[in-house]
Amino acid sequence: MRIHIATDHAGLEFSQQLQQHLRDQGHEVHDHGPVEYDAVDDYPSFCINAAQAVANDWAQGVQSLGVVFGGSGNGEQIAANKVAGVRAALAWNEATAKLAREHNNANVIAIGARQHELAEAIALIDCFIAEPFPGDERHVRRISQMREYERTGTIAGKSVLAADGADVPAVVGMAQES
Ligand SMILES: O=C[C@H](O)[C@H](O)[C@H](O)COP(=O)(O)O
Repeated sequence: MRIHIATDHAGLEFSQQLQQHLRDQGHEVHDHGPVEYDAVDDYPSFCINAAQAVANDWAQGVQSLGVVFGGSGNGEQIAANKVAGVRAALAWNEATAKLAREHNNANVIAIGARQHELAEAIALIDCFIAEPFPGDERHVRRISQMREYERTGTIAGKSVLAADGADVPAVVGMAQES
């Protein structure tokens, strides 16, 4: 399996240990940085570069995976999810690591390096990598809806509750961030 990894200063030690662990298992590991410790470095570029590499692989039919580390994993997940085609999941236990694959076909896992011991973080990532996406119709349908929104900026569905309480179809435009 090809695996793209990125972190910031908060996860650098974890990242280095994880890379060795994954190489020992025979995975093809691509490190997107940082290469050295800098206590004031910023996670977005590292994580977006790793996520973009995953998206590029998938666009070419190679189902690689990504791992992004940070103090909490939150910013890293947010950054990775800015890349079209990426589904980054924050995992904090084995169930969420497995469900990220089983229900969401996540192609990036985000981990909070300050939230786990190294062995626990590695176990979560091993779970994530080992879990297949079974392709259940309902999960495929939901993932397709998000992909459609990503492509078009709109989503059709029952997302607005009418005044009388009945669900009505809605078309929601791309949210504007100020
Ligand atoms: O969501 C962001 C990550 O957890 C970062 O690793 C964290 O914000 C870095 O914190 P600090 O700059 O205080 O080391």
